[in-house]
Amino acid sequence: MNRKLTASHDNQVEINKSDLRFFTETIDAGRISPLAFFEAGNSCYIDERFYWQNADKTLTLVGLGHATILESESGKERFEHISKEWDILRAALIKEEKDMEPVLFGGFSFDPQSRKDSEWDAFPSAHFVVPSFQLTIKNGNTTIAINLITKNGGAVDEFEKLREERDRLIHIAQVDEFELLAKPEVVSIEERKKEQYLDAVQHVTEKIKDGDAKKVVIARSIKLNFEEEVPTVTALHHISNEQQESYHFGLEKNGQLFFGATPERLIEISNGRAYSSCVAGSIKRGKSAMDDRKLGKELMDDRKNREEHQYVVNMISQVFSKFCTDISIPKKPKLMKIRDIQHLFTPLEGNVEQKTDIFSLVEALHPTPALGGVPTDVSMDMIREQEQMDRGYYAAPIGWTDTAGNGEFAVAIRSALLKGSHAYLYAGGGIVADSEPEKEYDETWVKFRPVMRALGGKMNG
Ligand SMILES: C=C(O[C@H]1C=CC=C(C(=O)O)[C@@H]1O)C(=O)O
Ligand SMILES: [Mg+2]
Repeated sequence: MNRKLTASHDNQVEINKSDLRFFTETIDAGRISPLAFFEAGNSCYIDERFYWQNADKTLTLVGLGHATILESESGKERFEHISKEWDILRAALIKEEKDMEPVLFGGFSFDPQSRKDSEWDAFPSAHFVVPSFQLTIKNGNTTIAINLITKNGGAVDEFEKLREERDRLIHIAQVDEFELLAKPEVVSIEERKKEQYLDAVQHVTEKIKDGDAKKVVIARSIKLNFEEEVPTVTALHHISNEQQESYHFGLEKNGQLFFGATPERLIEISNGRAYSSCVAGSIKRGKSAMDDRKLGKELMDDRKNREEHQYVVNMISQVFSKFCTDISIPKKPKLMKIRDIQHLFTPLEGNVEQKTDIFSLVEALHPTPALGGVPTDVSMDMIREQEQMDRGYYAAPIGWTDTAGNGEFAVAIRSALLKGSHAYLYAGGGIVADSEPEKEYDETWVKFRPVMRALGGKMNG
């Protein structure tokens, strides 16, 4: 017992000049449901939990408690701040061969400059955590790690307490049967600033016709009010079922949960290869298989949607040509069919140098024209001026990186902020010269669907 901690103590002088230490210890956890583990955190870790599952279901992460928090309130420099702090922590890591890589999980706000008095006041422009307890399900194997970051001695005692706590959490997760949670009761739905949204789309379309920009994504928000407070695990449970072909994420902070089911990958780095995906251009699903194919073909042939999509491909290709070699970019988009919607989809990949930091790619890619526009700076100014809301973490990068430099960030769309007995849902669409406000408005309703359904809201059609 405590072999690793004792060993590190002996090596103290060699390992690090500072007294910062980052210990990790992993055990196999057998079969354990990730949401049951999340729920076990109800005892002591409310507000200190996160949940992540990638779209192809090869990785699930649950974090309980905070070994440390990294935050930034700055604008442009926030990516670098987080990256530098993470580098310092990584350098202090002490782990044995069999231990998994500890993760840093969190997100950025869409636009630090557009801070307004809003529902997002608890979320800084970057918020990341290293969990005290990290459940990882990778390719079917479940492990639980303890992470401990310390600046002074006493780690051995502290670690022993964490081991007891870990065993207690595993016990709760295994023994307390995870019951199927009913969907919440919605008492009312408020459309926030619908008229301003329609005017904004009209205005931006005219600006684009005048040549001021080529594309601008305009979003809006609706608010759901519930009979009772909605437990965070209820929201996560239902969103995972409502739109399976997606990234599922949840991040708790100050009594709130930011969560969603997004189909859009921003960047993944895995063993020196980088992957991104352009997802932009949309049409609804058909009522029959034939109808669905017809709609899919219509989307593939539609000039307006192809234009929306191509701007994203161009931008991500440019970023990849700067950071990567051996790049692959398909010439034509494919269809991505998810439960409520079909999108145009182009996957990109390339090799990155081993030392390439995922945060520099996140910074270079955010916002892609799937959420911002073209040119980026003009479209960001138009969004600030026209949207009259704070996007908060909606449409922004959310994800993880590990101590080995691998990681993945998704674009947090199809998402909502849950605050007790209220939820704020967000959706937008790419505006180009041929856009029509009513059609864009309808498209946002389709995009609200997965979160609406997960939260018990009734949808037409
Ligand atoms: C802005 C959103 O979607 C983006 C991603 C895919 C398709 C989009 C579109 O067709 O407009 C948007 O660019 C959203 O879901 O809120
Ligand atoms: Mg669109």
